[in-house]
Amino acid sequence: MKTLIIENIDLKKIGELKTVSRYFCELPDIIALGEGDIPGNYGKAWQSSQTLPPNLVPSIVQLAKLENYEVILLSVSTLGTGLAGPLSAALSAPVVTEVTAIHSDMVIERPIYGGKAIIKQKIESTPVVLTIRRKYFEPEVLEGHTSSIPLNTESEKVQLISEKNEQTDGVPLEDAPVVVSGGRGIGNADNFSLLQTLADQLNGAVGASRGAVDEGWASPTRQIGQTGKIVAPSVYFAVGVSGASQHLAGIANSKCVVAINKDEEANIFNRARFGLVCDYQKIIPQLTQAIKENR
Ligand SMILES: Cc1cc2nc3c(=O)[nH]c(=O)nc-3n(C[C@H](O)[C@H](O)[C@H](O)COP(=O)(O)OP(=O)(O)OC[C@H]3O[C@@H](n4cnc5c(N)ncnc54)[C@H](O)[C@@H]3O)c2cc1C
Repeated sequence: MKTLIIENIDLKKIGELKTVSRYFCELPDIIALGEGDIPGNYGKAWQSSQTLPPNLVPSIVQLAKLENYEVILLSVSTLGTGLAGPLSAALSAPVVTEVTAIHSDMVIERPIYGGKAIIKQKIESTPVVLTIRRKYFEPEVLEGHTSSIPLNTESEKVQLISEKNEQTDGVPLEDAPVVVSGGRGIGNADNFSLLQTLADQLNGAVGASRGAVDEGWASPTRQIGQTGKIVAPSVYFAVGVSGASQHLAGIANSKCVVAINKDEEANIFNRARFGLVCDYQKIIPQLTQAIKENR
């Protein structure tokens, strides 16, 4: 099937979409956004420094019609989500969002009800627009580069006035191998420093539940869950987090969940591989010290 990847120039993001494209075709085409070489091999490649969805839509639609793409692949990201709806409308194509698995015969899986259930859907018509959840597909190792044709993006419906990058110390949350998350049970903003010390020992990042964010103890950029970030670390520590379904929706693909909660009935223990029923203030310093001594 004729497949088009649309993504920023980013090895991992493009690598994941390239893996997904293998379910549909041997060699996809790509529209790569941003500056720099396009990593990997493609049938045809277009490039644009424009990254704002409203300015990209008209030219992508024109190209998609001209090239008769059957599958358009995007990541679940600001860019992908911003493009998926307008492309679907303009191309009269169904859109399937948050895809987490693909089977033969165009059957895909995606979470529903905030991650409480997984639905299998069969795609019966093309073109189709798919947004793919990050970290569910092993990124293909991209070798070499493909030369590109400039994508003609004349219309400037939206202008970027300024950009403020999120300030993160250390590893970005989404890429961290270990995430230590705090919930309302942490009690106050200062106590998050205990979690930061543990995360630092493990080369990890600190996340938060919405409970903690609503209290003003953690930045909204740290929120994990249905309305926050989706993470999939090797180890996820949920500290003073009750385990509401909206929080669990953000950690569904985490490999090992360690829950620390003083309430043995807390729902987080249903998701955890390891659970500690105790006051986190007693265990976190000890755990941090033990890791320090055993490094
Ligand atoms: C539309 C919608 C979207 C939402 N999106 C999100 C989302 O993206 N992410 C998210 O997280 N939530 C989200 N929520 C909110 C969610 O429903 C919960 O309210 C929230 O996750 C609760 O946060 P919490 O677990 O930190 O707090 P609580 O539910 O108050 O739990 C605190 C936990 O800390 C434990 N505790 C207390 N003291 C200690 C201690 N000293 N040591 C150890 N444990 C202790 C308690 O036993 C309790 O289990 C959403 C809700 C809605 C309606």
